[in-house]
Amino acid sequence: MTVLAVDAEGVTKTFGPVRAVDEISLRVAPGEVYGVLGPNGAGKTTFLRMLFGLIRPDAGTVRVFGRTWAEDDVAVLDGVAGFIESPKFYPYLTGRQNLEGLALLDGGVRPGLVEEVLGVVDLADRADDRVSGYSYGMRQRLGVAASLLREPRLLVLDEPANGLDPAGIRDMRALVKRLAASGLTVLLSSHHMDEVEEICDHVTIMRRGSVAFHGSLDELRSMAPDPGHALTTTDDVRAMAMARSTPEVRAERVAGGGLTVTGPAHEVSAYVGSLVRAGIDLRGFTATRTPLQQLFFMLTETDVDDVPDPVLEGTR
Ligand SMILES: Nc1ncnc2c1ncn2[C@@H]1O[C@H](COP(=O)(O)OP(=O)(O)OP(=O)(O)O)[C@@H](O)[C@H]1O
Repeated sequence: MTVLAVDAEGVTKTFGPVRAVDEISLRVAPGEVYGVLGPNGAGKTTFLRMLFGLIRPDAGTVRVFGRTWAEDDVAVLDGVAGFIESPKFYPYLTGRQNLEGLALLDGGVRPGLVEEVLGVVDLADRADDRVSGYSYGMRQRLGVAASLLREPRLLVLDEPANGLDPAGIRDMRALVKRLAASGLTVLLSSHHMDEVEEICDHVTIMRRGSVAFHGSLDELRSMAPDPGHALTTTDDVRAMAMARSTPEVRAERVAGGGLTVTGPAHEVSAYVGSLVRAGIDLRGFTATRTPLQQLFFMLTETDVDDVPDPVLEGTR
């Protein structure tokens, strides 16, 4: 039987009155890219801290490759690397010197590995520059390089793209995809649905410490609502009236002007076409949230009683 990379069962952690993590169970199979997604304060970092043994659960068990902190102590970390929040480096040393220092502290690494990991994270040509001159994105990638020095089987990344500019986000996502393609198991937290959608196979969506959704990205997509659009026209009143007589399309007036239009993509385009044919010109027509983003907000912001049953069914 294959040993799961992570097997968490009923994990709970309370800080005073706050239930940061409330009976979370999740399983990460070897080779998977697993996302833990949730808004700020959902409990993602607290959960990842427990994997690294930085804090202990009040209840439940976390197994990492079959090991637990209670039974195996620091041996849990064999084959595991990563960082919680942002990695820290000596700014006055170069990227390479920082990695060499870390390798030394770890009792040495195989020859050529420092060079290899610098190449993997695309920092080979900046390796001899001081870290003080690195962009935030380069520091994050150096953090991944430092983790790779341990030649892990499981890489744990806490919001690796947080605070990065669009180019940094692109580079970090490309890096995670490359690592995943090499067979590494990756567990990452994020509060961006698009990040998880782009790189993860499975996701747990957290909401105030609890699981709001568990499953594959395909399952999640199948539950997503219709896409929404912001529409402004030369005659919003008539556009609204025409939407009322189009059953598949739902429209709402927006304070300050315009409508929000929701419905299956082909029905929305047919509706927009009919507006134009009726002599109503479009001033603006843009997609608002993608269906998955919309679902994310429904799962994490709405009171559970307000979430339509088809959305919640998959989570029960
Ligand atoms: N050491 C602590 N002491 C007290 N409360 C804490 C502690 N760590 C986390 N919390 C609380 O637990 C809850 C979950 O926090 P956590 O940092 O795990 O969320 P998160 O999903 O990682 O959020 P973010 O995206 O902002 O990092 C929050 O209400 C937070 O204030």
